[in-house]
Amino acid sequence: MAKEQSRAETYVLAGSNGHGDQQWQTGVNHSARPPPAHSALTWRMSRVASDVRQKCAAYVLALRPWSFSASLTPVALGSALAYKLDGSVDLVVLMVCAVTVLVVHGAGNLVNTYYDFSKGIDHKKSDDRTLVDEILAPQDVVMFGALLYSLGCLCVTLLYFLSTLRLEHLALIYFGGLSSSFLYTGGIGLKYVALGDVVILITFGPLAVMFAHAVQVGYLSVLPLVYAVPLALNTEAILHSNNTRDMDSDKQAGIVTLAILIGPTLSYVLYNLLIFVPYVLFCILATRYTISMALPLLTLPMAFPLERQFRSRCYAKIPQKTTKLNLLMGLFYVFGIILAPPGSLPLL
Ligand SMILES: CC(C)=CCC/C(C)=C/CC/C(C)=C/CC/C(C)=C/COP(=O)(O)OP(=O)(O)O
Ligand SMILES: Cc1cc(O)c2ccccc2c1O
Repeated sequence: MAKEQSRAETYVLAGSNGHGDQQWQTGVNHSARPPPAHSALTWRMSRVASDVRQKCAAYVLALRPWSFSASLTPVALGSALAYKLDGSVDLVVLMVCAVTVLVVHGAGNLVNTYYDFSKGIDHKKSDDRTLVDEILAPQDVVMFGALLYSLGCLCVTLLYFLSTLRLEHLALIYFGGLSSSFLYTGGIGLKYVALGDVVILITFGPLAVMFAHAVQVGYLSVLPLVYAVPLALNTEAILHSNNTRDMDSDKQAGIVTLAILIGPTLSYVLYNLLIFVPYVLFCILATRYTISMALPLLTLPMAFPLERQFRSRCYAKIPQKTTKLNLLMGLFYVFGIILAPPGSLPLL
């Protein structure tokens, strides 16, 4: 009964949003009993509308959209490399490719939510509390994940018709990405046996960049693999900082991550390598080939405070801040490639 009452209260408050119904804006629970006559229908409709809104918001949150830049920058990079080679990009192919990668990434995040919850890894203080706080039911997450994987398959079928890439090559990269996104926490659960970092390094780097490049140019090449390196290292820094922050709770849950294996001191060394090696590569590219490759160096002022925070073991906000750095560094890298004079960069 108390539960019914608080549910009714939620509906009353949510129903007042945007409906301009003054009677419902007081925040007072007029009980689950609807008001008389004409407003009964309005009340019912606003209840349904607010239910739908809340559910949609819960689904969007479960995807953890803050992390999507990590899969969009490799798509931009692969397409920029194709642009440098061919002098043009197919915008429709670019859009469908971006949706495919986003959808597979989102599905991977949902699989991660489901398995981390079933294995008791996520808790009240976790980043991802979709299931812990009962915002969605496990079955909702499973269904949504299946829906996204199906949507991904639909998108890749569309790409088959839009691109000249051979079916076996398209399937190889796509199903490589799809299996990685599932196996990260599903099946063998690569994340739980300290292999999560390798999965992230490969999928968010060479694999996604190669996918975006191949669907544009119509063939596989080593070029995107080489150019993916700085971005992949920086993206792995997001996961590594996440795993360093969660080291104690992960240990308690009985899983093994690279951060747990190497401990806090070496984790700090590794984080620095992941953050600063890309800048060394940009310096080499800028001095030996073309100055536009110095553009990502503009993000260095964001990197130094992260190093300091990691050193003082204030991990709480580092993953989100590293994600911001990753987005900006990735965008500057892409602009640097687009602005490079023809023939000035290796292999391009
Ligand atoms: C090439 C194609 C077609 C697709 C590639 C698409 C991508 C990038 C897929 C990667 C999917 C993947 C591995 C998702 C997992 C994402 C991830 C790192 C989740 C976070 O895991 P936790 O380490 O548990 O972090 P939390 O503690 O925040 O839950
Ligand atoms: C949710 C989540 C969390 C992360 O720490 C990620 C790190 C790298 C790439 C993707 C990530 C992600 O999707």
